[in-house]
Amino acid sequence: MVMKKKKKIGEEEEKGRNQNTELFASCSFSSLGLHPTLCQQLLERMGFEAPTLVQAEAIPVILSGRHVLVNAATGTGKTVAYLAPIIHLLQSYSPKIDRSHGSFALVLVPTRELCLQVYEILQKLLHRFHWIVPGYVMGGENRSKEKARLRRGISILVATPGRLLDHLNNTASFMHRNLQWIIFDEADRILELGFGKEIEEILEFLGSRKVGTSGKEDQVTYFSNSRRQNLLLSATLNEKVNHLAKISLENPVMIGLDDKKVQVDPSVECIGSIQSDIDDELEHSNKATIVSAGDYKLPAQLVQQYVKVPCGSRLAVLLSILKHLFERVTSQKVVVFFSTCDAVDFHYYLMSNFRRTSSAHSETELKDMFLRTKNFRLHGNMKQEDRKTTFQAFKTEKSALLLSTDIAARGLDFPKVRCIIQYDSPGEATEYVHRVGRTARLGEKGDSLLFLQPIEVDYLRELEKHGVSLSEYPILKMLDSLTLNGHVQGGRKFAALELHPWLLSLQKALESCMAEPKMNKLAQTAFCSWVRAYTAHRGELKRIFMVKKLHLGHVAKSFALKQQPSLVGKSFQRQSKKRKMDEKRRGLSKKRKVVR
Ligand SMILES: Nc1ncnc2c1ncn2[C@@H]1O[C@H](COP(=O)(O)OP(=O)(O)OP(=O)(O)O)[C@@H](O)[C@H]1O
Repeated sequence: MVMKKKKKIGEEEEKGRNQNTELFASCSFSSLGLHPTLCQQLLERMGFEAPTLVQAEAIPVILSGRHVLVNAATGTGKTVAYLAPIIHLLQSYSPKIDRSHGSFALVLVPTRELCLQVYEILQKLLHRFHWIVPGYVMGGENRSKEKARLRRGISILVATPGRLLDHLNNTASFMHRNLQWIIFDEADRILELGFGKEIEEILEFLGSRKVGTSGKEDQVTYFSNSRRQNLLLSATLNEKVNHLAKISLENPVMIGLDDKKVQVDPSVECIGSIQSDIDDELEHSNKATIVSAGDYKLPAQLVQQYVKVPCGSRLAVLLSILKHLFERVTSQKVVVFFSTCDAVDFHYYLMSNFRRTSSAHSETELKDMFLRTKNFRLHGNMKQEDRKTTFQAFKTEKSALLLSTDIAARGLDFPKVRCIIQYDSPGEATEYVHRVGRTARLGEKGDSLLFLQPIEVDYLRELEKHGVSLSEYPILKMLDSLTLNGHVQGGRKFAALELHPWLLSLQKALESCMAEPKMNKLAQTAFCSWVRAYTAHRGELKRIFMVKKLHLGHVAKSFALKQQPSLVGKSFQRQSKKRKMDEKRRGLSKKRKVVR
């Protein structure tokens, strides 16, 4: 027995060692050529002893001045991979740069939260380089204050695209003629959010600005535009990223692309096994192509599961799983993804007020069913201040639940998130990858769970096309283990999941909460948005997520409503009636055509 245990511990240690060698390089930050003070900051303020593999590959290349495209799995340390070499180079300039020289580096990010996150890392890294000033501009912030900060000068500026373009057009005192680096972090997301046009305008604006035309001839000009170095980082590659790479990178070095992802012509120079120089690739797509389908990079230690739940039991199953998770491990963080802001608001309010508003059960029964944890919510319709507070609070909490839209899916680094639940399906497989990427970061353990209705299980095949395969979560076994009034619920076999006594009991308690007007209103609004979002699945996915296969009464039940809200019901029914009539008409005309 003892031998067995020792063997197991030995195996785990071995596994841990292997994982470390897969993630971390065997060199030091200083051996990559970084300044000793910067290495000290990385160690003392960030706790980084050695570079990750992607950092070890990217830092020397960025130091050499080449344009770079980095494609690496989520949570592998891409942020420091580009910030560290830029800081190293900036601190070495002589004479020393100061804020009057304006911006030298521009980091473009898709969301406000990511903007703050990168800014915070910058602040830590620049602690001992006080002459290099970090700053940010982003949507939702006070423009005049930002203008004032830009006027004083920001050496490394982090920005969301829309607000940056606004300042480029309207803030005359924004000095960027010394700009040497443009970095696109989470490039695919920037483009997916529809910022493609802004990005092209930004590039054009910055590229066309001539050196020394500002009239302030006494100011030092460090670089001409020809010295600019652009860096593009993305955990997933697709055609849009390829296009951005084409228009923004010159002669780039590709980092983190393996043979599967890039088909390179043998005549193209390659550096090492995963670092391929694909000079011609972006110019001549016949020589090398980024393969958009194929395997996505996911952390090897991530445990991915799906749970098949009939629509009407979704809410009760979600709450049961959360309760189980937080009871099994009391101190942990979990993120649940929803498709709409309204759904986040409803579930947040429900989970925060469940015990107070339910009247159908005794106090002890409710105590059994209640989820005891700190809840947070995050979505794009919240006030900027609330978004900031939630973001910071969830970061520092040891045990908490975050309900969020896809706003939290990209780039955000919440430490110690143990589990990701995708309650509403992500749609595109890339989105799946980014959502699950919020856990299992840098070698840590992590679980992910995808909710699917029986009518949606074909989505698993869609994920498999990208090399993502999921195992089934043992939902019945879990429900059987839950206790109500001191009794374990399992033992009997049930014809269907939805007849499980625990779920029936919980559903009844949830529905009784709907007597409270605010809760009821939130549920109805969330129901409407959910149906709208379901109809918005794109292209191929419409085949899997088919609105006409939905039973709206069951959808209503998943919002604890006994009936589907009449208003939407009617308009939705009108729409689907119209669609059916259209289809019938089209069908008839087709038939007529065939007959002719
Ligand atoms: N060299 C290192 N040693 C230890 N921890 C590190 C190191 N580099 C980065 N980290 C930590 O790893 C985590 C992931 O880093 P980061 O957010 O930069 O990853 P990413 O690749 O940008 O992820 P995503 O694709 O999700 O944006 C962070 O918590 C960061 O502090």
